[in-house]
Amino acid sequence: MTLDTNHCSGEQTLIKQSTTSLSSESRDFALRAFNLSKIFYNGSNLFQSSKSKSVVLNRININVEKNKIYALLGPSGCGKTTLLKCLLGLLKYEHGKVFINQDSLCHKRKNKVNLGELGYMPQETCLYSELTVGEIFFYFGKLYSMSSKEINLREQFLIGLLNLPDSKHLIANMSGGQARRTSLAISLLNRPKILILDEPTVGLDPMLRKKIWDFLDNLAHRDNTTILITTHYIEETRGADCLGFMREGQIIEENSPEFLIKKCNTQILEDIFYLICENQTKECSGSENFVSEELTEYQPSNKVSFDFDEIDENQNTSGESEKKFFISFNRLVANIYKDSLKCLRNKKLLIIQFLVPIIQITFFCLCIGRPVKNLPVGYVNNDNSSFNLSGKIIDEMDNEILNKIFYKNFDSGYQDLKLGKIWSLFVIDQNFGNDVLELYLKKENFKNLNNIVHVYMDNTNQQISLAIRNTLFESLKKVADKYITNDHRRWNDKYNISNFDNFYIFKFEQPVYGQREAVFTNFMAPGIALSVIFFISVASTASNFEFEKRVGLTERAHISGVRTIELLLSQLIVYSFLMTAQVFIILGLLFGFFKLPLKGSFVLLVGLLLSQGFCGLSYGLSLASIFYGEETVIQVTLASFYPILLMSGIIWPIEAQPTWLSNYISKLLPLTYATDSFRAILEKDWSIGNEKVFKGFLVTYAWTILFLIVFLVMFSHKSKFTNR
Ligand SMILES: Nc1ncnc2c1ncn2[C@@H]1O[C@H](COP(=O)(O)OP(=O)(O)OP(=O)(O)O)[C@@H](O)[C@H]1O
Repeated sequence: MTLDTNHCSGEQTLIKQSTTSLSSESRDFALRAFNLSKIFYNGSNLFQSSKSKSVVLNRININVEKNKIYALLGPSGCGKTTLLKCLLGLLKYEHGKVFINQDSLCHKRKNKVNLGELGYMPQETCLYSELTVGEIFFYFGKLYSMSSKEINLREQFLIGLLNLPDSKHLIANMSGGQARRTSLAISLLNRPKILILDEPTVGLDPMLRKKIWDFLDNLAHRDNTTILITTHYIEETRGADCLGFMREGQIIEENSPEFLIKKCNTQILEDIFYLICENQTKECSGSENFVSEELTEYQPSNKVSFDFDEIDENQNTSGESEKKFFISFNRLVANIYKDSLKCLRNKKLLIIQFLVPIIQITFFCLCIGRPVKNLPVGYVNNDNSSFNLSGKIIDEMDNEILNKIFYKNFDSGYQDLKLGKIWSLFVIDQNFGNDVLELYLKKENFKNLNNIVHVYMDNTNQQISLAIRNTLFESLKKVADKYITNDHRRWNDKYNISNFDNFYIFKFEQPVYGQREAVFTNFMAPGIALSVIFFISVASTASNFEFEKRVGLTERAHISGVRTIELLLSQLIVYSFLMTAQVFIILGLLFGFFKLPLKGSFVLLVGLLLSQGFCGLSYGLSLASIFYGEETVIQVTLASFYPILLMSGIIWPIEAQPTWLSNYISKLLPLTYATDSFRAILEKDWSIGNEKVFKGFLVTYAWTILFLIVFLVMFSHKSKFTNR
């Protein structure tokens, strides 16, 4: 494009007049920023010692007049959205001040004044896809404390104005344009005094764009609303009262379209923008200005100086009436309504929430702790004694546990053992039976046996090795019980055996707690039940919360007045229903279906599982507040799953761990004492008064509180509801 510098130079008088007409004295500002700087730190490289900085706002000034439309224009990435977020208090800025209706934003935040006077339409549509049009109006309307009737009337009006689908239409089934219009409608719902719209007309047809601009015009000039709007369609901003051209983090021009048209002597706004950019580039590079001297002298209105005396820092223009209670019942109910609908509408997720405990507990009970069966083992019996002890021992080996395979010789059996076809090979020496009997009769030590049973093991599976060893000893015991003791009299006569009871050195009496045969399932079940409820809760809250944060839903709720504590309570309340159902599923399967013995209080177990569920919820929330992106949050959840499971003594006693680990780390984990507590209730019938049981609850609550504090601190201060 060729630029005609005379176009601008010829308008000297007009420039001066317009500049004067926009001077700060005569104007009343709704929104102002002074010297605002925003830096993003991009730590993309893990091994980079210092993070790279990018200055997105560079001591920028912006002045949005009351009841006017201010269009903020600029190339993609110049910092428009960043500026809007700083003005809304969604992003921290390094330097400068923001004033809303003469009142400092810091002051508003500090005094917890409701920022609900602001309406904000984010660049992303930011809608809950599980809700219908009517429901999303109801949700945001309730956040603004509107009555149901008011919401209804406004909804009908906005549906007509913006050509929205009917109120029963699901957001998830909307086209991109419909969703964008619905998002715009939400920002208009409570008739805010200051409306900030980030590209509201993107993707809309020209007719609808015109309709929206006409509506905005009415809103500003008839209904006294201040509008700050960004758009990529420069030509549509003709209807604005003021245009702010932004480039490289600064507003390079801020004036009315009429003034700029006259100043640059062109009707095409895009040309004007191009001209001003060119001008700025030349100014920056020190080259001669293409615009006339007069234009160079012109002081853009964004350089209007701030008169801080005008601004009373302690002044609260919003009035005392806007001070709210710490938690608003209306907003809490609105959030519970929204979270419940989200939960109920997402049928697949709901089914998964119930299926996960069913699957995990069922497979745990089916796969863990049961006796192993049908293990292939081989034997070579070379024993040719008259006292057929070897045959009796082999016969007594439990056929359910061992599948005994006879081998004619050692070599063939050993080869199968090497090939992994059998787990063990027993090779019985010649004259084994007679040897045993002889020693026994002489009351000599079995250490002196010459002929024995050689056991060759594949010892790579501890549980299988233990099962084989146990079966061998059991078979020997059975032989003693069944044959020797039964034939006691006969053999006693024949061999003069006086006492066989010295086979039995130890007698295990009825155990004080637990069953005669310790069952591994009973040992592991408490930890498994607790970890299932803990980790389902972590995963569901962490990913849901992080998703809402990432896509800007939390930001939007915040601008509508929602507080962190309300979001937190709503999540805890909605998920507690889900969790209660999960707890009953888990306990029903363990005790009802798989018949685990329950000695203690069912109510205490329900209480302990629910407490662990809440601990998991708060852990999930704290992860969502610390990390960015659902993938990262899920990865961290998974990464913490095994260490917690392994260190908490769920699978293997913590007594087996090195002392430094068990005493200083494992015992402090949220699941360790809780697992012990569960075991004590389950098998020992200990009450809450018992220290072990009490500690389980205590440590669970301590962790819950700690996680919630982390969440509240991180979410409220560090991330400030923003995506990063
Ligand atoms: N959270 C962030 N972390 C790091 N850099 C960011 C972040 N958000 C924005 N930026 C960078 O800041 C710059 C300005 O972004 P911004 O979204 O404000 O631009 P914009 O003018 O609104 O662009 P567009 O018109 O395309 O929406 C961009 O270079 C962007 O990459």
